[in-house]
Amino acid sequence: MTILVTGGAGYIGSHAVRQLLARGEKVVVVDNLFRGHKESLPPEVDFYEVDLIEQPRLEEIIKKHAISAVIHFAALAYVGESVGNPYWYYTNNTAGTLSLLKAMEACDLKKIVFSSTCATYGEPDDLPILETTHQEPINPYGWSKLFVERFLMDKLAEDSDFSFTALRYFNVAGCSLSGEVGEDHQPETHLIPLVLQTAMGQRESIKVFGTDYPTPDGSCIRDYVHVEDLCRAHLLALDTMKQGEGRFYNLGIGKGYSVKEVIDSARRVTGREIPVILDERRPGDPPALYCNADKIKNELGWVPEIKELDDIIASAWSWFQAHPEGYDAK
Ligand SMILES: NC(=O)c1ccc[n+]([C@@H]2O[C@H](COP(=O)([O-])OP(=O)(O)OC[C@H]3O[C@@H](n4cnc5c(N)ncnc54)[C@H](O)[C@@H]3O)[C@@H](O)[C@H]2O)c1
Ligand SMILES: O=c1ccn([C@@H]2O[C@H](COP(=O)(O)OP(=O)(O)O[C@H]3O[C@H](CO)[C@@H](O)[C@H](O)[C@H]3O)[C@@H](O)[C@H]2O)c(=O)[nH]1
Repeated sequence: MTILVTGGAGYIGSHAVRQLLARGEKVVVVDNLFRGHKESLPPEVDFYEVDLIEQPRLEEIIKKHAISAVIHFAALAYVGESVGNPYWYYTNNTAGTLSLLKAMEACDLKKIVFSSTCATYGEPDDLPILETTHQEPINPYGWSKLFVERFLMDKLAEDSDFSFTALRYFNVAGCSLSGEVGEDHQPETHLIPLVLQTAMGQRESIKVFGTDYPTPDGSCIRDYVHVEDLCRAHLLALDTMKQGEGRFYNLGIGKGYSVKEVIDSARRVTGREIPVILDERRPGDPPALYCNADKIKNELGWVPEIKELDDIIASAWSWFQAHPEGYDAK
């Protein structure tokens, strides 16, 4: 099969590309490199620096490589940034995805795995979150993804040959165990990389955004899933996709850790001091998000191999130590 990976030069996409290649798939990557790294891609990948909105270019690429399925990672993905620039998020994530789907339609390409997010659930009434939990995002990022979920269902209603799997990721973390690819976001806003940069002395301290949430220690709770486990779910999704079927799955470990617990774990793993500043809440952050991932376990046989937060952080720590300046240092 030849798989088109959008956003394949990004953090999660670059890990997925390695897994696809490792099992013998041909891979074509489309990425505008706004937040991706060409250096993360191995030479056997056909790479195109193209934006999702460039529908005619996408059609050319799909036809040229006889693409059989799309894994669609390309998006802007910062909750805080989306609150300050909603137009940008709806244009890039929602309109960008519609452009991709239109290009697929023009080429009779009908299979897509879509990166959705637990941010579509907003502030759920009950935890853990099930796939049936009410979805009402509290930030534009979450809405920009929920609109795509809605469109995918409408598209399926219109075309019974279409098929999609929307994976609602919880917080993706860690780096490849081989050390080949890792996490290098510019700017970095994610908790674990920032905590590790603090451990390395690149930052003076880590801010805890909000200490008065209704959680046991007052800081936000998230469900951290290792990036390689998460990527494996995409391969399972591809292998099991059925014509005329749309599926939604939560992808998380099913256990929540607070911001303070993440920092404590990083202290254990790194053996370094990690100075903390207690700060205000960050706009758009729900207090607690963690899931029940039984549906994907039961239906697709997904089994996360790395379940302990310390192990997830240790994999990131190895990569950060080997690449203190990220990909730019190469
Ligand atoms: N990291 C997480 O914890 C997390 C959690 C839930 C969902 N997600 C979703 O997973 C996907 C990947 O996230 P990531 O953390 O790897 O982010 P990332 O920023 O590292 O990767 C996204 C990639 O998409 C590219 N891109 C963005 N907009 C594009 C466009 N219009 N055209 C072409 N390329 C474009 C970027 O250059 C980047 O390489 C995103 O869809 C994100 O919403 C991530
Ligand atoms: O310096 C920091 C950075 C983050 N946080 C907190 O740490 C938690 C995790 O934040 P972050 O790592 O930025 O992840 P999220 O905002 O939860 O968003 C990520 O996880 C979402 C799913 O929860 C995805 O949809 C997004 O794409 C992805 O960026 C949140 O409570 C933040 O407020 C801090 O306290 N200090």
